Amino acid sequence: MKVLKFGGTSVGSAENIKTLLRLVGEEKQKNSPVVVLSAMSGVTNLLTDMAEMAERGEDYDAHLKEIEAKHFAVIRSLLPAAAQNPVFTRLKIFFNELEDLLQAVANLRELSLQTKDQILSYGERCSTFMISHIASQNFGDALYVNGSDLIKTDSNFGQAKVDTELTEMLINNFYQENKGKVLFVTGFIASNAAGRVTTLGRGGSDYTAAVWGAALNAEEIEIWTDVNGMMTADPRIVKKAFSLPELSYTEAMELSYFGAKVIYPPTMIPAFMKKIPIVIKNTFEPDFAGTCIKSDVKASSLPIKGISSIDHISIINLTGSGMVGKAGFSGRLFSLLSREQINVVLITQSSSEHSITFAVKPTDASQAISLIKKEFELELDAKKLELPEVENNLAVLAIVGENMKRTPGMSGRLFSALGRNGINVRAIAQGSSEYNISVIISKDDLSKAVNAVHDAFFTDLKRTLNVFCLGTGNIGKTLFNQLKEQMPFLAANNDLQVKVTGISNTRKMIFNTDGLSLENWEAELNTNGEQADLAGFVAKMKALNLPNCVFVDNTAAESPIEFYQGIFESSISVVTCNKKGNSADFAQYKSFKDTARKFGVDFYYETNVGAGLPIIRTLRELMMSGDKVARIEAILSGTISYIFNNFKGDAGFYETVKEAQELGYTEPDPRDDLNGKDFMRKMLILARDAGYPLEASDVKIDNILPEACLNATSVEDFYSELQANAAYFENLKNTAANDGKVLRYIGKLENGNVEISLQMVDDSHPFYMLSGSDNIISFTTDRYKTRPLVVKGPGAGAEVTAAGVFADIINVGTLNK
Ligand SMILES: NC(=O)C1=CN([C@@H]2O[C@H](COP(=O)(O)OP(=O)(O)OC[C@H]3O[C@@H](n4cnc5c(N)ncnc54)[C@H](O)[C@@H]3O)[C@@H](O)[C@H]2O)C=CC1
Ligand SMILES: N[C@@H](CC=O)C(=O)O
Ligand code: NA
Repeated sequence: MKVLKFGGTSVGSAENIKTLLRLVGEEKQKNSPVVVLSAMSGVTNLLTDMAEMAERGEDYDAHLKEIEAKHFAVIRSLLPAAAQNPVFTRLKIFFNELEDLLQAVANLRELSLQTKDQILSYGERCSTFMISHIASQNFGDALYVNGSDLIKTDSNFGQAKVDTELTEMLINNFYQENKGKVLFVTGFIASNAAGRVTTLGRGGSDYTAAVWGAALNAEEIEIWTDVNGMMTADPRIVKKAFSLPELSYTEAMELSYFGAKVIYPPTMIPAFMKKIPIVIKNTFEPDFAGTCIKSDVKASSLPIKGISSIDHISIINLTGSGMVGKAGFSGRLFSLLSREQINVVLITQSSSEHSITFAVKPTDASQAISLIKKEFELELDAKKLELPEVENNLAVLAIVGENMKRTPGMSGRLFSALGRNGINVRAIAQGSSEYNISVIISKDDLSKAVNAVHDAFFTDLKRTLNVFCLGTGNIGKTLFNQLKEQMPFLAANNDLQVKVTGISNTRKMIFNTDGLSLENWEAELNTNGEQADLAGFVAKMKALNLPNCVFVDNTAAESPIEFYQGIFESSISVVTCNKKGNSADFAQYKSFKDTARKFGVDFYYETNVGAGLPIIRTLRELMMSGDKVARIEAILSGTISYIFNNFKGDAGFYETVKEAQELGYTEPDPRDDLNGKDFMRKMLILARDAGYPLEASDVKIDNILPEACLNATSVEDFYSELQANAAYFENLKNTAANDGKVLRYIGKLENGNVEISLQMVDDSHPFYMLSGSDNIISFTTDRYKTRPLVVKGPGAGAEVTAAGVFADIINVGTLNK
């Protein structure tokens, strides 16, 4: 025999009640169940409000009408006209009694807990009577049971304690007398020895179900609710949360302790004591298996079962020498709080015993403080105890699961996920059962924390990266195309979900925490975007406080650079193809690196040198493994490489530069390529990464342009000057060609000196054979002494650059995680 309990939403409308009756009918085919019902959704709140309104002398009539209407609508819709009368009559009697009670409260202006329980009882009585009657029309043998007669409690109105022995006897007798009938039992309500109605407190209907289940040794207790069982986290916070098929009683207790509203832990104790399985099912998806809570759970591969949280908590810190070695101190403290019904959510104590921190509901904090001041007056006067301090606006996050027991690395994983996301932990507690590790953090960080921790533990799910992109030009656009193409591959092979959460260019910016569409981001940005504002973009990115964020700078502007520092300090990684950050002051370059390291985030800029070619990471790996760079020789301007590889025969210099620009090799301002500045930036970045604290002014640059071109004040002027100086470039070309040589613009780093020079090289030179926008770099190091390590390939162009940015983003998402 099963006990089926249906909550407020499951009895909340005619439609849902039909489903309920179908489910009960199906169960009846096997064995007549006991069905425990809650009040219709919203009714208990209305009754509470009405009681309080009556106490204040306010008019509660509208509420009463609302409750009536809710029930009557169901009766009209689910019963044939001829069968409606007895239900209307009975409900009207209930409502008259209720009105009399409310009138009495209004007259006396006094609402005792006892009267309140009596008032609240009408919620369950109305819903249960009505539904049992509809059921008897459907399948007969349905009996309305006022459960308050059978569950006997003490007189602690509002939260009465059950007299188990007497209750079990009464339930058993009643059940025997009514065998074969489907019993529809009011949840939540009980009565004391004198027969006065009491209520069972929060989650009371679940408790009723557990009490009945335990009394009758039911084979199972099914809790029918409006969600798919217990989930790995609150699905309103974590979109990826999923339902757990099985949980042990302890896990369910721990999970629901902090938050999971699905069931309220104490209600399970009677079932727990008798090892009766509790199955949580969804009335709106009855075929879904739900969650089974039982004692013999199968071994699970999940490292933890879930993450629970409470988003409002305060902590109280007590410090002082008076606590050290005083055996009775915490006993006195916590029995004081318990006596005054202050629920202590979590406790930590330093091993020096010099301080105790405990968490309470914010509404209990000030009472707790005054109680402590009173209780420990002597210690406070004698300065053996400091005045207690309260911290508000905090939240608790707890990871729960029996698999944590004796598994090293669990807390490491938790804290590194929190640390990487810049979440400060205020207090920590681990139960010695090792089923639960709880941390107290700022309330503002809770959503980010739960998501980051969920990602860190449920690694079979896709890890989400929230990407904020600045720049929608040549590189930015191409990156979006590549991301769009590769999304399915990433999801399948890297378990990575890349969400472009924000986009800005100089005109517009737009955000979407579900991820912007990469199909039509441009139209979206132009039509729905707001006016761009760089500071606003960065501020919004920080304020969203999402986990695993990456800021991507695909601009050539200086303005974004000043935000990098603050972005790192907000624990957000930076990926940039913009060379201006790393090639400004050395102090700033150093500070970026130090800050990123300090905050445990990544700073990737592979495309600063040689576009997507693996140059920066090659150098980084050489340096990290202790190698020393003796010399670097390189061609690192894709534009100039292209020009020198194509400026031959009849090709004109001006036309070749134009081509390079059209092919997307040049900087937004091509003068930066031709005047050597772009190359200088790359050499400077390499030198710095190789350990030389150089400034831009330390790099010697051979100029390849005539004075007039260098002095051009606009790109247009610049191109005119290139045309006007055609003869100069022809001469350069011919001089080289006449000697059987080619022009090469080559950078060199040696002994901490950097220079970039124009050279004419013959076919004996390793840099002779290049084509297209090729870059080439050769590293001579302690380990690559006789033959250098060489990287060569296309070093400019939108595809290869965007690919490099893409790879950096993926590395943030996957490396060392
Ligand atoms: N073209 C190539 O082969 C390579 C380019 N790069 C770098 O890529 C970067 C981007 O180059 P392109 O895409 O060609 O430039 P682009 O001029 O086509 O696009 C720049 C984008 O940045 C946006 N932008 C500029 N300032 C902004 C601000 N303050 N706030 C928001 N958005 C802003 C612009 O609106 C535009 O959408 C440059 O830093 C360049 O050095 C790096 C390696 C290779
Ligand atoms: N404009 C640059 C592009 C890569 O950084 C170049 O020509 O090399
Ligand atoms: Na590179």
